[in-house]
Order: sequence, then C-alpha cells, then structure tokens
Amino acid sequence: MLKIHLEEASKRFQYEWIFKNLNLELSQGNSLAITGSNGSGKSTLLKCLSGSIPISSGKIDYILDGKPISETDWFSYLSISAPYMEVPEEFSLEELLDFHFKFKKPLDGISSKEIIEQLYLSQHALKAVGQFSSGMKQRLKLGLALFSDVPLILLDEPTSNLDKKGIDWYQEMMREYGKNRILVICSNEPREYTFCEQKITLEDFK
Ligand SMILES: Nc1ncnc2c1ncn2[C@@H]1O[C@H](COP(=O)(O)OP(=O)(O)OP(=O)(O)O)[C@@H](O)[C@H]1O
Repeated sequence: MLKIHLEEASKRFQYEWIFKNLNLELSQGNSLAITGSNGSGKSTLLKCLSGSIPISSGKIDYILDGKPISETDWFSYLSISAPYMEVPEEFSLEELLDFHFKFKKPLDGISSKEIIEQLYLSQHALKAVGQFSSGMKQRLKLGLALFSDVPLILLDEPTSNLDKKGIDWYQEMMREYGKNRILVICSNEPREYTFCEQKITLEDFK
C-alpha cells in the first residue's frame, strides 16, 4: 500500500511563492483534484509530487508498506499524463506500446492488442504516432498512464483535445482503472474530477 504524505510543502520560483504550507495525506483508493486559476501552480504542484522538480521547503514522502521510498525511486511507482509531456512521434502505436512496456509492467498482464482496442485505436496500430490527431494522442497518453501497473496516477488536464465520446471514455476508464490507486487530477473542468473525494484550490495556499 502506497501513501504520500506532504508536510508544510512549499514551492517558490525566485521570489514568487507558488504554494505554501500544504499538508496532505493520500493513500491508495484516494483521489485528489488540484484546482486553481491559470498560472496558480497546478502543474508545478504535480511536478513536485512526481519528484521531477524539488519543493523549496517542507516535506514530501512516499511510504510503501510503512517504509519510506527514496526520491530517486519515486518514478517507478507513478505514471503521468500531461500536455507538456511528449510521446516519441517516430514510433508506430504498436512500437510505442512495446517500448513503453519494456520500462513499466502493464496492468494485469493486459496485451498491447487489448490496450489498443481499449483506446479505440485498432485501425491505427501501424500508424506513426506523429500522424495521430490531438485527440488520438491524448487517449494514447492517458492509456499509457492508466495501463501501467503503478499505484500513483498523475493527470494534468486529462480531457484536453477530447470530444464528447472521448470525455465519456475518460470517465469510464477512470471508473474501471482508477480503483485502488492514488489519483491526482489537475483541472478546472469539473467533468474531469467529479469522482475525486478530495479537492484543493491553490489560491488557498498562497
Ligand atoms: N521553471 C519555472 N521558473 C519560473 N517560474 C515558473 C516555472 N514554471 C512555472 N513557473 C511559474 O509558476 C506559476 C504557476 O505555473 P503552473 O504552470 O504551475 O500553473 P497552472 O496552474 O498549471 O496553470 P494553467 O492552468 O495555465 O496550466 C506561473 O506563474 C509560472 O509562470
């Protein structure tokens, strides 16, 4: 069981405080929505939570079955989908899945073929990812995150570029594959996080 514990976590860039004195406790089965206006610091907090950038003061701990995990190993417990994260465009969809799942175990031994079907991309299995539409790429990024066998899923603006069918698909995927994980969703669209039982607004931590 993974737990994430934030104690007085604070981040600033130069003289600008992005968030201050954030205290949070998240365990598998919990979901958190991070909301706030444009530029309030949602993506920055997500990056701090993933360990890709450091906080300026306070503490973030990952605890697995009661034992702290070194920050250098956090990446192996999480997957991220975010607008600023690119996928290698030269690969075909099949090649990209093979490549990705060399580093991260797929959920419940699910095959690449089944994943492609779940992403409703079966007709595009051999197409280069660089030729995908923005909505297809978004489904792919969400699929890479959700079908990785990790306890922590970090999503930034998960339905950007998705049409109505894609948004319904996202909500269904979260119901099906979000269970028993820690879900953290950065968003200003209630449809992306209505299922989250915890919500913070970054303006409350300035
Ligand atoms: N590397 C950086 N160096 C300096 N300032 C930064 C850096 N990254 C982000 N910022 C600043 O931190 C603030 C928060 O940015 P962030 O991208 O986290 O906001 P956001 O809430 O995700 O915004 P949006 O809703 O527009 O995506 C902004 O003022 C931004 O300019």
